[in-house]
Amino acid sequence: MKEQIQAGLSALGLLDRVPAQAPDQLAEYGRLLLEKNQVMNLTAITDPDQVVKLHMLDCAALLTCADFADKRLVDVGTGAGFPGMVLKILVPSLDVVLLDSLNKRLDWLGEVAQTLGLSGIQTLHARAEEQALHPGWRDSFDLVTSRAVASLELLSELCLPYVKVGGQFLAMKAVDCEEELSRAAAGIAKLGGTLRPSQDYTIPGTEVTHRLVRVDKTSPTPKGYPRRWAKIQKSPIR
Ligand SMILES: C[S@@+](CC[C@H](N)C(=O)[O-])C[C@H]1O[C@@H](n2cnc3c(N)ncnc32)[C@H](O)[C@@H]1O
Repeated sequence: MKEQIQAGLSALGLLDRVPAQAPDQLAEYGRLLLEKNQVMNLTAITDPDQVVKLHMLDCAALLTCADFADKRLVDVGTGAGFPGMVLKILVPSLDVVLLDSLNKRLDWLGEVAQTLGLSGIQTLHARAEEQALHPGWRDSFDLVTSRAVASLELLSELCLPYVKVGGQFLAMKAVDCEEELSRAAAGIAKLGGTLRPSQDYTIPGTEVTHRLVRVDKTSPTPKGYPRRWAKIQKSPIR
C-alpha cells in the first residue's frame, strides 16, 4: 500500500508537504483496518487498493482545500477514523478529537493511535448533538469535519455548534449534492454559518470526484441548538 499512497499523495501535490513517515503510517493504518475488519465491522471496502483510494486518498485530498496546521479539530461520526485519523497522520500538529456514538470502533482507533505513536489525538464516545452542549465544546473548535454521517441539513446542526467564530465546518459530500445543499442553506445561516464556494476534487487513480462543502462560522450558534436528535430529524432546521 505504501507505494500507492506515495503516488497518490504526489498526484495531489502533497508528498513534500507531509511528514516523511506519513506514507508508512497510512499503510500500517490500512493494514490494521483490514485485519480488524475480519472480526469487527469497520468498512465495507475490503480491497487494499480501494482502501488506499476511497479512504486514505479521499481524506488526504482535504489538505488541498484547507489549512490544518496547528488547528483544533473534531471529526463528527468518525467511524473507523475517516477523515480524522488520516488528517492527524498527515498533519501531526493538528489537535484531533475523533467523536462517535459507537464505542467499539473508538477503542480500536485508540489502539491504532498508540501503535502509530500519535499524540494529540483523543477518542470520544458521545452523540454529537449532546456533547456540543458541554462547556468547552461549543463555539470552540477551529475545524469540524464529517464524512458519510447524515444529510447536510441534519449534519449542520450536529457540527456547526462546535465551530468557533472564524473557524470552518468541512463536509465531505458527493459531487451531486446541489439539492442537499440548497435544502440546508437556510438552516446553516440560522446556526451562524456562511456557505462558501464548494471545492471538487478527483481521487487520484480513479474517476471519482467528491465535493467538499465549506461553511465559515460567522456568528455564534444561537442558544437552543443543537436540539435532541429526534427533534433534528423530525423538523430539520430551515
Ligand atoms: C457511515 S459511518 C461513516 C464513518 C466515517 N466518517 C467514514 O466516512 O467512513 C457514520 C458514523 O457516524 C456515527 N454517528 C451517526 N450519528 C452520530 C451522532 N449523532 N453522534 C456521533 N456519531 C454519530 C455512527 O456511529 C457511524 O460510526
